[in-house]
Amino acid sequence: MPVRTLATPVDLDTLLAAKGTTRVSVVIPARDEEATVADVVAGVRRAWVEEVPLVDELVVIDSDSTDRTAEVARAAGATVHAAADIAPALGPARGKGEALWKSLHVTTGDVLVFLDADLIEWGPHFVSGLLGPLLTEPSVMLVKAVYDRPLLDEQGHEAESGGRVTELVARPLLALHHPELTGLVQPLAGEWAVRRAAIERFSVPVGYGVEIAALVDTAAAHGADAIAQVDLGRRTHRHHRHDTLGPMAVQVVAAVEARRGGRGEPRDAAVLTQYDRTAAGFTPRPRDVDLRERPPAAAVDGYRTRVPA
Ligand SMILES: O=c1ccn([C@@H]2O[C@H](COP(=O)(O)OP(=O)(O)O[C@H]3O[C@H](CO)[C@@H](O)[C@H](O)[C@H]3O)[C@@H](O)[C@H]2O)c(=O)[nH]1
Ligand SMILES: O=C(O)[C@H](O)COP(=O)(O)O
Repeated sequence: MPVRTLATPVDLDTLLAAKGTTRVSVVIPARDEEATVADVVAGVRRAWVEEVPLVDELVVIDSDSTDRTAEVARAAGATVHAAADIAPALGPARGKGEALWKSLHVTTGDVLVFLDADLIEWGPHFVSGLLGPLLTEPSVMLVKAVYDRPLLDEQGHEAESGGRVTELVARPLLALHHPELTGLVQPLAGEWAVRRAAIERFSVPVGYGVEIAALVDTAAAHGADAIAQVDLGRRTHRHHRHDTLGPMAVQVVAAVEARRGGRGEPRDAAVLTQYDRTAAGFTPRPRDVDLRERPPAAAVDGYRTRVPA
């Protein structure tokens, strides 16, 4: 397997020495995460801004939240940008990938660490762990988290292993089309780190295809051995209902399809139809799924003046 796995974290002194003048940005995309985002921000800030100078920039991208996400994230110590306010001339889009892509335009890190905002069990070692291979091995471009990820029931009890889209969609797709990436234990993990020099050259799906796209694009541009993974222990998060995972699955499949070349035009949208039983029988509930992709950030007018090469 070309994907390298680190079970032992790089020790802190080595990490800080290796960091040198490399700028590190932590980016947390958040849509309606007022319940958990402050804990993630405050944990990163305390450990890696106040106690140890590992993180230069701590940013939350507020992804069209309708709750108090922005307010509580700011109070916890993050710089908060609304995704919709970043480069508005590029036109509107909503989604997790959009939040990550927009972050490239308002951050200055040479290395970006992405963390989900809905984390329940996690720790600041997620950040140092992900940075280890990037700061110490110049050939590594992207680092993914690996962890146990139980599926919690409504009482918070451990039901079984989580990662439903991972098991039913991402892993089968990799088995069929990207055997070089099947060494990844958590291909959809929202906790990952990447060099700006790599991600700024990739197209980025606006939705949940962002993670699998970054893996496929990194392997295509730099080889699968430019991807490493680190064992971070255990992580729990807020679970979606299984029917809301359908649109996510469509976006993951579409991101892989779009990268297969010569298989037809990339599509901008799809309609996913699910069904509710009502008095009238089964009633279709069609959902529009956004499959658009943003162009490589480095090719966007004004990017270089905001973020010098
Ligand atoms: O439009 C959106 C949707 C989500 N998010 C944030 O993105 C993170 C992950 O979203 P979530 O809906 O919790 O995704 P998961 O069900 O946890 O999906 C997993 O699988 C996805 C598909 O690969 C990844 O994008 C996720 O990071 C990964 O955790 C959270 O902080 C969200 O607030 C946004 O910023 N904007
Ligand atoms: O990564 C995944 O497969 C999705 O986030 C769903 O995860 P869950 O089944 O643990 O909620």
